[in-house]
Amino acid sequence: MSRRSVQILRSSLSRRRREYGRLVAWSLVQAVPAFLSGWLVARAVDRGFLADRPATGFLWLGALAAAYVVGAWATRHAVLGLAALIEPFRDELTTLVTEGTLHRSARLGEPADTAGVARLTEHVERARDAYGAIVLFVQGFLVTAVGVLLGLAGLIVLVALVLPPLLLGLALFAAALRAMAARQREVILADERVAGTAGDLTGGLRDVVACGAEDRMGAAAGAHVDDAARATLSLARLTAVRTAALGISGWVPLLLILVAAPWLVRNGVTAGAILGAVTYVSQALQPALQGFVQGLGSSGLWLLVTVGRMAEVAAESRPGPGQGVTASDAVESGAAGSRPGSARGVTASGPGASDAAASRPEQAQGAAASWPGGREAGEAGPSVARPGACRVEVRGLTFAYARSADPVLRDVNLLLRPGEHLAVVGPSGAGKSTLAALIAGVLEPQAGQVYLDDLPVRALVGRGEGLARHRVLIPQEAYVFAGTLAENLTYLAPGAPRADVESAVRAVGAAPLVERLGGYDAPLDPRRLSAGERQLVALARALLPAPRLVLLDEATCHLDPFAEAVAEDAFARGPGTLIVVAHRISSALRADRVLVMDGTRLALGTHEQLMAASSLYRDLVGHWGAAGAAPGSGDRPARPTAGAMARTGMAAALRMTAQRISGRARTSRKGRGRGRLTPSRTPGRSGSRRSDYVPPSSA
Ligand SMILES: Nc1ncnc2c1ncn2[C@@H]1O[C@H](COP(=O)(O)OP(=O)(O)OP(=O)(O)O)[C@@H](O)[C@H]1O
Repeated sequence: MSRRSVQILRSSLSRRRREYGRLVAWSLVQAVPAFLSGWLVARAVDRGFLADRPATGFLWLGALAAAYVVGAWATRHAVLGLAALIEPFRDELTTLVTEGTLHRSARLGEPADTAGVARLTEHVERARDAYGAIVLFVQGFLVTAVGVLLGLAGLIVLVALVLPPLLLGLALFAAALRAMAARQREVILADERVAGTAGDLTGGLRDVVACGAEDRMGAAAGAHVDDAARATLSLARLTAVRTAALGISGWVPLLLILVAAPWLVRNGVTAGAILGAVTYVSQALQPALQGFVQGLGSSGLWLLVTVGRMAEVAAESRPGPGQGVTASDAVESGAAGSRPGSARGVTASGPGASDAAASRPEQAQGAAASWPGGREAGEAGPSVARPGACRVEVRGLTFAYARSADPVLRDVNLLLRPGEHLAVVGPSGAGKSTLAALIAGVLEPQAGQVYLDDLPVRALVGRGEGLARHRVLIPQEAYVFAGTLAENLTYLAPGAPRADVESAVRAVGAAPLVERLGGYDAPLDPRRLSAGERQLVALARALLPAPRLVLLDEATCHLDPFAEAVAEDAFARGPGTLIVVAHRISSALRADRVLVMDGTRLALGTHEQLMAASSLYRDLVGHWGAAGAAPGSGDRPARPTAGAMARTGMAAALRMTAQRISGRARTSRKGRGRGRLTPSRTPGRSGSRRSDYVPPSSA
């Protein structure tokens, strides 16, 4: 960090050698009073006042006053010359942080973060001032120290009294400087965390209260504040070293001169020379030293750390190498080498995709409501790349909930093209929700990365603002808070026009609910909504920001099959890529492709491919009781209409209910959701799942 800052400072100086040379020249003139002060005082005392010639003494003192006038004149020019150094430095820093911030906004596809630029340029102003102060202090100290030592050079014994403690103090200061820089950085980072947490808490106060998480969030924020306090205390402790260094180098020489005075006098050193040495140390060396130690120890450290941090943030904001993704990257799951053929279903021109497009003409006939953005139903089928959708790439993803636990996912690779509709199925506990949370960036993988287009999803999540325009994850338990229905619906798209809200509500089939609740401005009591009604509110809300990626993690499990078909279809017709953790066969049938998860083993393909190649998928379909999906039939069934899908789902649900009553089917271990038909893992079946993947030949 500090190396980078030093580089920036040094390169800024080296680009302006001429200006710097001029500043040094003025500093030399500025040091004239320091250089002459002790000598002139010695003359005034020895040849004037102690020789009973006060007029001569005053003359020497007059010469000292003239030296100070010259010094003041030189100081004026030095300060003016300083502007030529620090203003370009300010411009360079401003460019660095502005480019970094705008790059970041551009990468995230968001409007320029002008507030961020304003915040950073405020730091730049402070950095400019600190830089100026340091150049002056360091410069001033060096010139003064050399001047004083030259002035004392006439009496080598006095140099011997001043130089050792001066060097000792400076060495102590230099030794503490590195540790102080580290502490200063901790303070700055801790302050950043406190500010970030405060911002997050303020923005999400309603959610915190709604979830009853006040204590937890308070504790989290408190921990950051404690960290900041600890870092500040630790820095303050090191500041004591700085004070000690100042004492040793500035005051010990003075004490030594006073203590040695009788011995000096006995050895022929005049009283004027001793007074001159005291003047050198107290009037020239000490103030210069104080400026140097304090300037470098506070402004200097702040500057080093802040400039380093600015450079870091600017570097983070630029696209890193390897973040670009090529369309030719293969879709694979599980063991990458063993499933080359699965890549064939990835691109729009791949067989899987074109099959899907050809065999599902009815999809456009789904629900009749129009998309909030104005697009009519059926304008874009799922196999057509959509401009508002993002490509999703999962690269080498490995995740375990604890360091010691077995990974839920291991080295998972997956590529979805923009606008694709993927259903994720698998037994309970297979990791479907975990995968959804990882793709949404809610969980951080131990290895690998998820990219939405070329952006790591975690970078988007870290950003916070505008996240809903990139991706929305709707979990099974819908979040509805006390407020009006309109507030709930526009939660992810504040200020959305009423027409869009109505359109979203119609699209997911929530219009009757709105009517029953008394309209958009009626107050909403979450406790008086059924689980399915809460899901409808959450679904309509998720449509409004028109996200580039929608993840429905059993977000329709409390809806009946017909309502589920309508809601899911609304998302399938939306602008974004769609990932649905499915809990009914109808969901899987609506998707372009299906991902079958079985622990760390995955299989990916179209419904037909999986029916042919995956015994686990066949098991699941058997459990789901999909009357319309004949296992093993070579022809892909025509994509059902919403009505047909609903009937299929309803038939499946009825069938499963009958099975459940007869005790043959199991609901999930979590037992969640009406009609939730995900089977539990059963030892009897798992043996056959080892070979469950789509072989190249079947893709
Ligand atoms: N917060 C957690 N801490 C520890 N383990 C967890 C956590 N959440 C899930 N797991 C475990 O991770 C594995 C995958 O869980 P996950 O919820 O992703 O499965 P799933 O396929 O979505 O299951 P279901 O269909 O029942 O929702 C399971 O073994 C589960 O017990």
